[in-house]
Order: sequence, then structure tokens, then C-alpha cells
Amino acid sequence: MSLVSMRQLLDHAAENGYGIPAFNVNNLEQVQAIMAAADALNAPVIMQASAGARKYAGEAFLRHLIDAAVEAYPHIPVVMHQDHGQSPAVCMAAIRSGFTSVMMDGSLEADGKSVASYDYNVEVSREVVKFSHAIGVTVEAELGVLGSLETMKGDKEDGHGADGTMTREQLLTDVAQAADFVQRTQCDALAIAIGTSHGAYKFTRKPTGDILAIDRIKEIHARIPNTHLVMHGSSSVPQELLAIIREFGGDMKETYGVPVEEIQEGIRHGVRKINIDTDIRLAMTAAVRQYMFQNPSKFDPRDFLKPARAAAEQVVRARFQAFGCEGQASKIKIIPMEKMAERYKAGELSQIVK
Ligand SMILES: O=P(O)(O)OC[C@H]1O[C@](O)(COP(=O)(O)O)[C@@H](O)[C@@H]1O
Ligand SMILES: [Zn+2]
Ligand SMILES: [Zn+2]
Repeated sequence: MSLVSMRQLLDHAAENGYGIPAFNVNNLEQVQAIMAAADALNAPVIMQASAGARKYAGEAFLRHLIDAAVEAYPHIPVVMHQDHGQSPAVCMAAIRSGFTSVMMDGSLEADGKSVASYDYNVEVSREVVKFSHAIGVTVEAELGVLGSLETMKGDKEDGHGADGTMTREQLLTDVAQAADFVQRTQCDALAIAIGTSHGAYKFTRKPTGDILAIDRIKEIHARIPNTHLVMHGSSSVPQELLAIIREFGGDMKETYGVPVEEIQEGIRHGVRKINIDTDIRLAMTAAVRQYMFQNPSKFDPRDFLKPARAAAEQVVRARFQAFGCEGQASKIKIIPMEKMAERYKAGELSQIVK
């Protein structure tokens, strides 16, 4: 099997009422952990490369690691997605190197700091949709500025993020604007701002509706029922992983993530892609700290990376199961990218706006 279109997987998820975690990958062990979990549960896979990952590993290494995953697990459909493209040029370069899905994040200007105008966002997203759909590639766009409804500060995710203090208005995706945006851009998936942010420090308490606006998802979904909603910054930050890290010398302050039940509620209302990075990092760090502490004479990286990989696999499995991915991979009959391009051209994949 080759890499597949993300639109195809998200359409399948929508038809069958589940959501797909999109895991950020930076190295071999993370890719292996994700694929081992997907194989064990027969789950479809979305792996994404952030700008930070591209800086750390280099795009060629990321691409070949994901290609290796496809080769080693030919029965599992895999999407290679580019996270947070800051300009059409970045998206174009990713497509040229083989990505089957790109995110054009036009919520911020190309400097990655200034909050962009709505018109700018529409314009760059439309442009990316045009050249991507022509060859069957999926496009995720973003509307609203991601950030905390507790601090009213923009989030620094993927190396970019709005500076300064924002209004609640800016930090929540507007429902009418989302409908207009999708109508005009025809993006396949839309990342929405509902109070989530990247990293381990999302909420100072277990989030309630005032700081995690799950109801907003329902309102948006009602207007754009076949546009796949994307939750960014959606690690759950498990307390048990924080406890292991602390027990073995780590310094993690009190913090809360996005509860899995809240994500499940989102999935009942149109959320199809859930971005997760931090949970894998926490799992690997907890395992490495524990292993190093308990085995002070070991020095072969394979010795501590093995438990780290196993811990990452555990988290990935848990998310696949909680979001309903188990058993879905083998039900998906792959549509070639060329065929997806034809379907876009024929208008079969146009967005419904109410
Ligand atoms: O640290 P990086 O590599 O920039 O990762 C950024 C990515 O992590 C995610 O925010 C996932 O968030 P979590 O931190 O909640 O796992 C993506 O939405 C985001 O684009
Ligand atoms: Zn953004
Ligand atoms: Zn993000």
C-alpha cells in the first residue's frame, strides 16, 4: 500500500462515527510505536511533521521513516501530513516531497506571530486548496487563534503563535465565519479554536465548559456538517505519567490536559482529527527517567529507548481505542490520489454549508 489521502480516511471516520488521532513524529521510535499500536488494533494512521520536527530531524529523514512504516505495514493505511504550514510555498514544498495532506495555517500571517486578517486567511487557504486538490492532496485550514481561555494568551504551538493578550472572541472560532470560510475555501478539514493549546500546560484545573468550549464544536458542526473538524493541542496529559516523571526526579508542575471524554464528545459532533504530541513525549520521558534511575550502569541507548517506545505504544493504543479506530483499517479500500483529484474536479467532495 502507498500513502493515502487524509480526506479519504476522515470521510471514512465520519461515515462510521469515529475520530483519528494525528500523532506528531520526530524520530524512529515514535514512528515504530505508532505503527505497532496500529497493527495490533487494525487502526488507520495519520502521522504529522511539525516545523519543529522538520528542524529537528530534517524532512528527508521524516519522510523516509514514514515511507518505511508503509513498507513494513503494507496493510495499514497511512497519511503523511504536514502540520502548520505558514505559507502556500511551505505547503507546496511538502507536496512536492510526497506529503498526501497539508495544513495551511492562515490564522497567523507568514511571520507566524501576527494575527492575520480574515481575508488573508481565506486567500492563502483558497490558494493551497486549488493546487492541492488538483492532485488529490487534502487541505486542513485553521480559523480562530489557538490559545488559553484562562490566560487569554495565544499559544506558541509548532514554533509559531500569536503574541500578547487576546479577546475571548479571537480565541473562539466564530460559527458564522466558519461557515463562510468553508464555503469560500472548500478546505477538507478545519482546525478550530476552543481553548486548547499546545504542550503540557494547558489548564490549571480539570477543564469545564468555560475554558474548554466543546459546545462551540456542536454549533460549528451544525453549519458545516461534512467538513472534518480538527482539535489541535489535544493531549490529555495523564496524571499517572506526571507522577512517574516526578517520582524519578523530573520537575512537572500541576497541570491538566484535554480529558478523553471531552474529545469523545467532540467526535460525536464532527471532530475527526485529534492532534497529539505531548502525551507521547510524557510517556517516553517517564519511561526513560524510570529506566535510567533503576539501571544506573546502562549506557546503550537501545536499553532505554525500548521501554520508551513501549510506553509510547501504550498511549497510542489507548487513544486509538478511545476514539473508535480499532478494527477500521482493513475496512478502508484505498482510493488512489489521482482518483481523489478526479472526485474533487467532479464536485463530489464539495463542502455542504447550511
Ligand atoms: O512541539 P511541536 O513539534 O511544534 O508540536 C506541535 C504540535 O503539537 C500539537 O499541538 C499537539 O498538541 P499537544 O501538545 O496537546 O500534544 C499539534 O496541534 C501541534 O501542531
Ligand atoms: Zn495556528
Ligand atoms: Zn497545532
